[in-house]
Amino acid sequence: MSMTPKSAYRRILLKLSGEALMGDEGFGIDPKVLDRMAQEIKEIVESGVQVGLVIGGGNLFRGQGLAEAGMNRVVGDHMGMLATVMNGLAFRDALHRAFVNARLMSAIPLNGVCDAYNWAEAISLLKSGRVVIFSAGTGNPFFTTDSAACLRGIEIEADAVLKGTKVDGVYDSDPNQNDNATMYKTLSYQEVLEKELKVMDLAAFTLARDHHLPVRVFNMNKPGALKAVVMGEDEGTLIDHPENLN
Ligand SMILES: Nc1ncnc2c1ncn2[C@@H]1O[C@H](COP(=O)(O)OP(=O)(O)OP(=O)(O)O)[C@@H](O)[C@H]1O
Ligand SMILES: O=c1ccn([C@@H]2O[C@H](COP(=O)(O)O)[C@@H](O)[C@H]2O)c(=O)[nH]1
Repeated sequence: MSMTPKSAYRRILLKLSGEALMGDEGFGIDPKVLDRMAQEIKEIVESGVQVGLVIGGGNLFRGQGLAEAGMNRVVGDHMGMLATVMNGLAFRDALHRAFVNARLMSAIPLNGVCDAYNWAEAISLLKSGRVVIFSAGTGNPFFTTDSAACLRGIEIEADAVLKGTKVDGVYDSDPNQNDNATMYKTLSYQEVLEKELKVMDLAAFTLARDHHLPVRVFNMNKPGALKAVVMGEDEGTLIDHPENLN
C-alpha cells in the first residue's frame, strides 16, 4: 500500500502574482522565479493534483497605471491583458523545461501564438494531467486577473483558488506599510468585506463568495509554501463561509 501523503485538493486554480515574477529585477521576469515556481508546480502535478493557472501582469503593465499616465483606459487594459499572455508564454516555457506538460490558452484569440480559451478542452486537458494556463484575464477591460482566477476557478470546478502573492497571507493592514500588522489564519468572506481587507478586488471576491469557492492566500516567494497549501497544511490565510472554517 502506498504511503504517499494525500493532497487536500483534486483540482486547483492557482493565481500567481505578476509582480512577484520580477524577483529582484525592477521590471519584467526573473527566470529564477519562473524556474523555482515551475519545479514547485511539477511536484504537485506529480502528486495527482490538476492545476489551472492564472498569472497577473503587474510586472509589465496595468491599465490603471497607464490611464493615470494619460493613456486611454481601455487601451491600457488591452496592454495589461497582453502582458499576462507574455507571462503565460514565459511560464509555459519554464514548465516545458521542467518536463511538465502545459498548454497556454488566451481569452483574446492569438492565432499561431497560443490556443484560444475553450472551456471543454481545458477540462479535458486538466483531466489528462496537463497544466492549463489561462491568459489574457477575462478578455474584457476593467477587470483584473483576480477576477479571471475566480471566473476560471468556478468554470473548471476547482476546489479552491490558491492566490500566490508577495506576503504571507491576509493581514489586518498592509504588512508592507505597517510593521505591526497581524496575519489572519482564517477569515469568512463577510469579515473580509466588513474589515475592507485587500485580498482581491470586489468583483473577484464576490464571485468567489457567491459560488462557494474557498480562497487561500499564501506567499509564493516562500519555498515549499505551495506544496504545504496543497497538502492541506495551515499555511497562509483561508477565506471561506463560516461553517467551513474551524
Ligand atoms: N490587508 C492586507 N493583507 C495582505 N496584503 C495586503 C493588505 N493590504 C494591502 N496588501 C498588499 O497587497 C499586495 C498583494 O496584492 P496582490 O497579490 O493582489 O497583487 P499584485 O502583486 O498586484 O498581483 P499582480 O501583479 O498579479 O497584479 C501585498 O504585497 C501587500 O502589500
Ligand atoms: O480581465 C482582465 C484582466 C486583466 N486586465 C488588465 O491587465 C492588467 C494586469 O492584470 P493584474 O490583475 O493587474 O495583474 C490589469 O491591471 C488590467 O489592466 C483586464 O483589463 N481585464
